[in-house]
Amino acid sequence: MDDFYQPPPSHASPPGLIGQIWSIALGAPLAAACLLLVTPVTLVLATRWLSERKSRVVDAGKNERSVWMLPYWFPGVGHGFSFIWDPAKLMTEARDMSAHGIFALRLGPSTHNIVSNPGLIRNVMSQRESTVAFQPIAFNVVEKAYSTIETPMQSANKRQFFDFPKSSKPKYAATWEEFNSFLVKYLMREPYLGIMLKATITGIEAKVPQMISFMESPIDQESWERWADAEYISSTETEINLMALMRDMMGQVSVPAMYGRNFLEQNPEILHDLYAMDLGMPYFLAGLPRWTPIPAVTRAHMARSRVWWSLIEYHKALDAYVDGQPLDSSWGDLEDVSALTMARHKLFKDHGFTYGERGDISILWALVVNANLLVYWHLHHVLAVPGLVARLRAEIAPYAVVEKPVSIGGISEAPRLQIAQDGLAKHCPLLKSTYLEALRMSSQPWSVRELKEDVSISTGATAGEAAAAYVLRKGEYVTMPHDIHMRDAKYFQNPERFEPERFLVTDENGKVTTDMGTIRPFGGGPSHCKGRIFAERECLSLVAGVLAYWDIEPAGKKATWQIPKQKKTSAVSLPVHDTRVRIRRRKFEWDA
Ligand code: HEM
Repeated sequence: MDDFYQPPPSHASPPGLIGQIWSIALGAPLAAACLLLVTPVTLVLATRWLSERKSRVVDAGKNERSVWMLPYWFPGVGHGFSFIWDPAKLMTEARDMSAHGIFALRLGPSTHNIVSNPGLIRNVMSQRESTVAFQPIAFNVVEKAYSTIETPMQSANKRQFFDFPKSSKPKYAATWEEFNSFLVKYLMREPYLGIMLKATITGIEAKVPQMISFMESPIDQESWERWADAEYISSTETEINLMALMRDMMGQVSVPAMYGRNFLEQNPEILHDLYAMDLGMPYFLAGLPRWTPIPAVTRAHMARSRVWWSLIEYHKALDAYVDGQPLDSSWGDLEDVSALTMARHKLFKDHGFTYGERGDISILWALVVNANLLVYWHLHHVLAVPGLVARLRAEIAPYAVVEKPVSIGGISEAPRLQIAQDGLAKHCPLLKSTYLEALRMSSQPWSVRELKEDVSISTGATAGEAAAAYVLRKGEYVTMPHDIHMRDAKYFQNPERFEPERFLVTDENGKVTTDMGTIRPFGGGPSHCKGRIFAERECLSLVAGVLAYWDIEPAGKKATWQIPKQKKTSAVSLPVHDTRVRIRRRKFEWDA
C-alpha cells in the first residue's frame, strides 16, 4: 500500500436519520446541476429529432405531397431565432434544400408555409379570399402598426381620438369592400389616375429645377437640402446625401397630389415622421409599447402620434370644408385634394367614424415609404453603370425636355423642365427596364395569407418537368417572400448584378418593350399594390427629370460608386448608409 494513500476526506455522516438527510444535502447540488443541464439538452435534442415534418405523399394520383418542415432546436420558439437573425439566409438555404421552393417554418405558435416557386405563388394568389385570406392579416397589421397605444397620461379629451382600432373593427368590416373598391377606382382608373399624375408631374416640373439652391447658409437652403446635409461647394456645385435628397423630393410632389398642397405646408416634418414610423414597424408588429426602454421604440411611437394628430386636424378641416363651415385660412381652399382622399373622407363621415378611427395613416404611409426609396436606388444603380446615363438621356430626350431659360438683360431664370409621363412609360424601354431591375434588386416585399381551408397548390407543368402539387393545411399561414425568388440564380443570371437590359424583350418586328416576367415587387392577389401604376409613372418621371436636369458624381476621396447594403423595412429596402454625391446643373447648348 502506498504510504501517501489517503482515504478520501470523510464527510463522516452521523448515523441514522440525520445521517441520511446529511448525505442527500451533500449530493443535491450536484444532482440538481446535472438535472438542470441534462433536461434542457435532452429537450433541445429531442425537439431537433422530432420536429422535422417530412414531405409525404398525400395523393399519389395527383402527385400531391405535404409540405416539408425543417427541423428546429427550440420548442415553443421553433425557427424564431434564426428567422429574426437573418431571414433571407434561413429562407434561401431552405429553398435550396427543398424540392420545389416550398417548405414550412415554425414561428412561435404558428406554422408558415414559405413559397418562392413562381408557379406555386401564382396558384396561391388566384385562390378565393374565403380560402386564402388576406383580411385577417390586414386587420392585424392595422391594429398593431397604425393604432396609437394610449398611455394613462393622455387627457380624456385626447382619449376619444385614440379609440382606433378595436371599437372601429365592426365599422371597418362593414365598409371593407367599399374601401377596397375605392383603391382600385381612384388609384388605378381614369380619369382619377391621370388627375393625380398630372398634379405629381406639375410638382416634379417645378421642384426638380429647385432641387439644389446653391446657397451657402442652411437658412437659405430648401428643407430637403438641409435634411440631406447639403454642403455648399461653389455657386454651381453642391455636395449632398443622395438617398435623403431623393426620398424627400418624391414625397414633396406625391403628398400634395394626394392630400392637397396645404397638408405638407401645415406639416413640414411629416415625411420624416413617416420615415421614423416606418423604421419602427417591426416594434409595432411585435406589440412593443411606447414605454419600452429602447429609444428607437419610443421615437417610432412619438413619430406615429404626430402623424395621427396631423391627420386628425386634416380631417377636421375636411369636415368643415364639406359642411360649408368656416375653415382656418391656413388650409387654403382644399380644392386640390385628390378624389381618393375625398371619397374616403365621405365614407368615414357617412359611417360615423371618429377622427381617430379614420385610417388615412395607412394610405399616407403606403404612398411614401416605398416609392420614395425606389427613386434613390434606381438613380444610384443607373449612375453606377458606365455609359448608361448617356444612353438613357438619349432615350428620354423627347419626353423629359429642359427648355432654354428666358433672359431679361443679363439675368436668366432657371431652365424649365417639361415631362411627358405617358411617353416615358410607353416609349422608353431602357428606362423602364432599369426601373424594374432596381425594383428586383432593392425590394423585399412579402405577401402573407391565412389558410381558412386545406388547399392544394400546383407548380404547373414546365418544359421537362411534371407538375407537383402541395397541400397546405387550414389554420396555417402561407408566406411569399418575393425577394427570395427575385434573387434566385435559377431564374435570374448573376442575380447580384444590376443588368440594365434584363427586362427588355424584342418582338418579331424588332420592336423593343419590357416584360416584368416573374418578379413581384408589388405582391399579388387581392392585396396587390393598388399604387403600382401611379408609382411606376411618378418614379420614372422623377428619375428622368433629374437625369435630364442635373449631373451627379460620387463625392469623396475615392469618388467611385459603391452600392450600399440593404436593410429590410417595408417593401423597398433602406440603404445601411447614405451616398454622398456632388451635383451640378448640366451644361446645355445655350450655355456655350
Ligand atoms: C415602388 C413603389 C411601391 C412598391 C414596391 C409597393 C409595394 C407594395 C406591396 C408589396 C404591397 C403588398 C402586396 C401584397 O400584400 O401582396 C403593397 C400594397 C399597397 N400599396 Fe404599394 N408599393 C409601392 C407604391 C405605392 C404607392 C405610391 C401607393 C399609393 C398610395 C401604394 C398603395 C398601396 C396600397 C393602397 C396597398 C394595399 C393594397 C390592398 O391591400 O388592397 N403603393 N404595395
